[in-house]
Amino acid sequence: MTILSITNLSKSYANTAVFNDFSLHVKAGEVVAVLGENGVGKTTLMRCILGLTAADGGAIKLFGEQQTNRYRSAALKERWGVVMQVGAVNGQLTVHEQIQLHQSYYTHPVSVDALTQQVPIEPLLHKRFAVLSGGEQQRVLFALALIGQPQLLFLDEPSVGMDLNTRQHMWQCIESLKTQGVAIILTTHYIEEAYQLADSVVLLRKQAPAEQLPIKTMSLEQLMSTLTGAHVS
Ligand SMILES: Nc1ncnc2c1ncn2[C@@H]1O[C@H](COP(=O)(O)OP(=O)(O)OP(=O)(O)O)[C@@H](O)[C@H]1O
Repeated sequence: MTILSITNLSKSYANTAVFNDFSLHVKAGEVVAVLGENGVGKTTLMRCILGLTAADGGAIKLFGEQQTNRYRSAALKERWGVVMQVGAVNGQLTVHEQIQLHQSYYTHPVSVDALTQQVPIEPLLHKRFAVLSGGEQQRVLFALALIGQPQLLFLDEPSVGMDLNTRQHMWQCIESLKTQGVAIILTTHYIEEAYQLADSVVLLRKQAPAEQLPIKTMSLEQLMSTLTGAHVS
């Protein structure tokens, strides 16, 4: 089942094109990594899909429904999870309060117990979000994105600041979501992360069309040298 279809999408800011004629199709259980150097348009792409930024042209279909404008229905939002930017969270709430708040957004949220089994945030529950370390905050943001049992998950640089163990735990969690049929779109600057998790890699480039790389037939070294040639950080 195709969860997301993007066809010939274009977006410019003040006459500067971010992407043009961009197409992407993501099926249930598929992980797609979107790579590219700083400022190439990875977050803008996510925002266009989520309806937070208006695209200039092209078509976006989510769960088979054509999106005709920026409005995304409540029913649709129930079906996706997003790792938000740190600034989008009220730092004065404890992690437990954040979870309760997010549970209230969904018809069928997971329990706190189920969530802490999925992501190791139990020791953080009674701390205020603002006092957590950067890596701990990322871990909580990842957990919050899973509360609604999403079928489509957007992860915008989810492992920034995470130590190796925490990152590897998140990778295992992503692998497990994938086997449950969750479609995942991931942006990252960690090439090993993309290589480990993704079924395909989309390389966004400045002033050149995006390229879909067949990573399952590439070695990590081949992927690195392709990306380095394209000046990816
Ligand atoms: N609201 C906006 N108004 C004008 N220009 C914008 C706006 N948002 C983003 N841009 C520009 O669009 C381009 C793409 O930005 P975007 O944040 O999507 O890049 P990115 O690939 O996610 O970067 P990074 O890897 O640094 O997170 C950048 O040149 C940025 O300055």
